[in-house]
Amino acid sequence: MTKLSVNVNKVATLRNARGGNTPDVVKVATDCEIFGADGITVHPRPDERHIRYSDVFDLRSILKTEFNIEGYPSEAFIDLVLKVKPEQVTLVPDAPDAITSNAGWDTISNFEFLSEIIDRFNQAGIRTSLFIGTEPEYIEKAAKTGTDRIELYTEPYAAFYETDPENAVAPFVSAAELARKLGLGINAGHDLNLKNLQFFHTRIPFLDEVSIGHALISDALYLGLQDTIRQYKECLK
Ligand SMILES: CC(=O)[C@@H](O)[C@H](O)COP(=O)(O)O
Ligand SMILES: NCC(=O)COP(=O)(O)O
Repeated sequence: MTKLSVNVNKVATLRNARGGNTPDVVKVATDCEIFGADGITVHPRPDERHIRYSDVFDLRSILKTEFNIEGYPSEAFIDLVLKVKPEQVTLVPDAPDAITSNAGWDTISNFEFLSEIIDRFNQAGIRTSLFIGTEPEYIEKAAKTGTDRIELYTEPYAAFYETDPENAVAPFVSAAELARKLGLGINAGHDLNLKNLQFFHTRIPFLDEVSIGHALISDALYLGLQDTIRQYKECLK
């Protein structure tokens, strides 16, 4: 079964617009779980423009499903994750001023850096995942870092899906098959939505998890959160 982890960054963006606690990120995350989400993802950024470090602690204490914390492994981020002990940490090579994640790791140049950090998380019993593109050499090197999983960066798939779905998905199928052969678990995320998710899942049915935020929270404005989560889960059957 492919799990759906709902990324609640955008809920925090809306809350922060007014400085109060509406919408309440913790309540929305709890409701996502009640409505069928298999996990909750957050991506605290250094400027805390959406998820704050304090949200991460608040969420930890109430979540009943899998908690996935994504981010660039600065010392502050590593410290946060080791304190919170989520089920999974996803390392993302974001520059501090990145508007959103826009690339996967170069696991060859960053091999020692990543291996050392992954070892720290592994020793703490936290599952690790590396955000990565479809380049086979980066996936092969990722497997040697000791990471449990990779998360395929799906923005290029989403960008080309509407014009040429088969060619858009082809490098992801090859990358996923290679990762599976190397014994890695496979997650996917970024710009997945109700139009492109089912096709992606049909071609890579052995995905462990997708994390979806921007499109899912936007869909909820029209469909409501409960029906939105139901529809995303349908795409993963
Ligand atoms: C790693 C990834 O693709 C997502 O976490 C994405 O970066 C969401 O972050 P924002 O909500 O800040 O765009
Ligand atoms: N890891 C991807 C994620 O959490 C959400 O990305 P997006 O759906 O907001 O593009």
